[in-house]
Amino acid sequence: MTKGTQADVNPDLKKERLKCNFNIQEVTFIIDGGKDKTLQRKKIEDVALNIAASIDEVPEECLNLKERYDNAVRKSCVYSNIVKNELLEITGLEALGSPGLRRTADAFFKDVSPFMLHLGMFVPTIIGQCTPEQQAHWLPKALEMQIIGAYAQTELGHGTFIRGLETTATYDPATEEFVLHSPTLTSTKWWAGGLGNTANHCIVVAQLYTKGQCHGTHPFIVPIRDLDTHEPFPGVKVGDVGIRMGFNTADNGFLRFNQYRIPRENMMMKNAKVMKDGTYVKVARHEKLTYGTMVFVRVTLVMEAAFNLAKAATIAVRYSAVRRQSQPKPGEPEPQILDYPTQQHKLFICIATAHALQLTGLWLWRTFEAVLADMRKGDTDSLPELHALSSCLKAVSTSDSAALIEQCRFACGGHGYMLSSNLPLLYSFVTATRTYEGDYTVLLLQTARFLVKAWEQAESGKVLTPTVAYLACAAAKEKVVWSDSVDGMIRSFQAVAAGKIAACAENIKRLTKTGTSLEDAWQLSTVRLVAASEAHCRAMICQAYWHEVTRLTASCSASVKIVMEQLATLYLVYWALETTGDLLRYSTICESELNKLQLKYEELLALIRPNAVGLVDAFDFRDEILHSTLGAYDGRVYERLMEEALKSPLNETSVQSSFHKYIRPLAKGKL
Ligand SMILES: CC(C)(COP(=O)(O)OP(=O)(O)OC[C@H]1O[C@@H](n2cnc3c(N)ncnc32)[C@H](O)[C@@H]1OP(=O)(O)O)[C@@H](O)C(=O)NCCC(=O)NCCSC(=O)CCCC(=O)O
Ligand SMILES: Cc1cc2nc3c(=O)[nH]c(=O)nc-3n(C[C@H](O)[C@H](O)[C@H](O)COP(=O)(O)OP(=O)(O)OC[C@H]3O[C@@H](n4cnc5c(N)ncnc54)[C@H](O)[C@@H]3O)c2cc1C
Repeated sequence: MTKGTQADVNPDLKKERLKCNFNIQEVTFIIDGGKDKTLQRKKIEDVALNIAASIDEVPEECLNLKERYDNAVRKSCVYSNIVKNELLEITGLEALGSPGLRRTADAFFKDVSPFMLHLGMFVPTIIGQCTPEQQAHWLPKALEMQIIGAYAQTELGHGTFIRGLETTATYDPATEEFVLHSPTLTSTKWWAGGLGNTANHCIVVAQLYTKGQCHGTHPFIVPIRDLDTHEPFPGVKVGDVGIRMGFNTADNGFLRFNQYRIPRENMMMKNAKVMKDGTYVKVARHEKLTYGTMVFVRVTLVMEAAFNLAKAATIAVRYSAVRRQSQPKPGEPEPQILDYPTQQHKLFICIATAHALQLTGLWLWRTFEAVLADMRKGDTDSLPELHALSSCLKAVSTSDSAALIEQCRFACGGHGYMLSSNLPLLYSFVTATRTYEGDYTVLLLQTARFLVKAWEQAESGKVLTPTVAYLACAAAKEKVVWSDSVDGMIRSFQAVAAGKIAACAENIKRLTKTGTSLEDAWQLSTVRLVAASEAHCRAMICQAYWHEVTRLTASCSASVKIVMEQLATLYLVYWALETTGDLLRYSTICESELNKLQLKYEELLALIRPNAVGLVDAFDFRDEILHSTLGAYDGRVYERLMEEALKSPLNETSVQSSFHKYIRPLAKGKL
């Protein structure tokens, strides 16, 4: 946080900070995952942000496309040197991809680094898909940035349906090489971040053929450019996919192969091998272990969603404390817009959702580590549950945070539309996360497969895994008795999820009994399956969020416990009101209880109001990371808007050359 002197701070923000009745630092510790994590984060921010302060002379958005790319590469090189030489010294290698380290990157890039996928997917895939010998060969080179990698799975024709990928890797035992080939236009690799102009290596997911037989998709490490000249190798055609809604400095690329050869050792062989003579050997105990990097990234995306939403909430809440508008009471001063209950309704759910996703994300991360530890011992039993869990949480967290970031922009009126508010860039970044690493609908349908099976197990009295254990009680199929206690609300959300899952299972059964194939019955039920999956996910977030708040505030000061519980209750009540129709269907809630719930919601908004600025201060974003004229700690909103406007290249001269070239001749009838 760049606090400056108190004298510089906007007087309204100053007053807000005096109103705050809880210890901000305690909340920061909870959000970061502990005091030690906060201290470490601050330490690495101090190192990295000193350098970031002077990294841009001209605002990124004022550069043309090529300049922006070159500038992003320059900054990526500076940043990766800092990570390699200084930050990892402090954190250790295990912090790669951790939220603390991740935050510092935002001080360097308003948009996305072309190196993001190198550390985000290339390195994790080497760790997850290579044998120890292969890791020893590739990992040091990748960590030292001697090679730069991308992750090329998606093709022009297929992204979701991995089994439908068309790129082939055909083994040639005569030379002990794989021949990579792109047989059609639609087989062109498309979208991989960092691939267009930056990467010299890339992980390619291709259909493996050996001894004339196809063994499905497998990952390969493929050198695509000469390390010295950076020219693409013969047989490789690579380039940029064109201008995008966001991610314009991420260097998303395309790639085609023409009978391009790589050594046998470049197949990533942890889960399956091809021997010298071409014999295919399956090593993995689970069919889908080659999808491991995607599961890892989906797990990290939940906290990424929380992080970006927290940024947007910080910007919009601080701005709403500074901004005054309208005159509801004649003769009185214009109120801060944060005093309008409708503004509180827009914004407090953003703070609560950022908490819910962050705490659920930390819990998911611990679950992921536990499953990984089991898998190292050869036990893959909990992988289906992790896949179901990470799929729906990735879908709902990215979708909610994208929608709420846009809501923050609306909450800032016209100024929210300025790029310098940083809300448009945040939105363009987060809305992509709803699609990449598995589209929203597709991932909810993956979870639905797990849920329908779990329902069948519940009906036949079998033991259920922890995240669906609630289905065992619901198998009785009676309406749950409504109560507006926290436990009561969570039980009702679970009853809604169970009721929806049961309805899907019954629909599929009904259709198959009347002669519809199972596949068609599934398709005909997908609208409700998506809804059931979302309801399950929402119930899970509510439960995990409340559980974590209770656990983490057990030893906190009373005021912190109160404010954290108010926010968590707000989250639950908000979703109860949003899903009234479902509650009427699956619980005993009635009109008078709904009215009571609405009142409770409005009371919570009023209770949270004095702490709103304190709560966003607790996210502890330094100005260098927020990049926002509207959200800086000192609230000098109007001064910053003017300062940024004056940096526009259109303000360099008072008359533009186009006036003399076009407008004047037009006026004179000479054009
Ligand atoms: C949709 C599916 C899951 C379908 O896969 P499939 O092989 O056709 O499987 P299916 O027949 O539907 O199901 C068969 C079975 O496989 C299971 N399964 C599927 N995925 C996993 C997994 N990861 N772990 C564990 N199990 C998995 C399913 O649950 C099914 O199990 P079941 O038969 O029901 O017991 C898959 O194709 C997929 O994951 N698609 C999404 C593609 C994706 O996420 N691409 C990411 C590209 S990289 C990227 O976007 C990077 C951006 C990052 C950035 O820029 O920062
Ligand atoms: C910014 C960005 C960065 C990316 N980076 C990478 C990268 O680094 N590497 C990489 O390999 N890929 C990358 N991708 C690709 C990304 O992973 C895919 O775009 C994503 O998985 C969605 O696949 P798709 O584009 O094929 O969408 P499609 O599957 O074609 O989806 C289109 C629509 O069809 C629906 N649909 C598809 N299948 C089904 C189904 N079975 N049932 C119901 N509905 C369905 C979807 O819900 C969606 O509404 C990136 C994408 C973006 C936008």
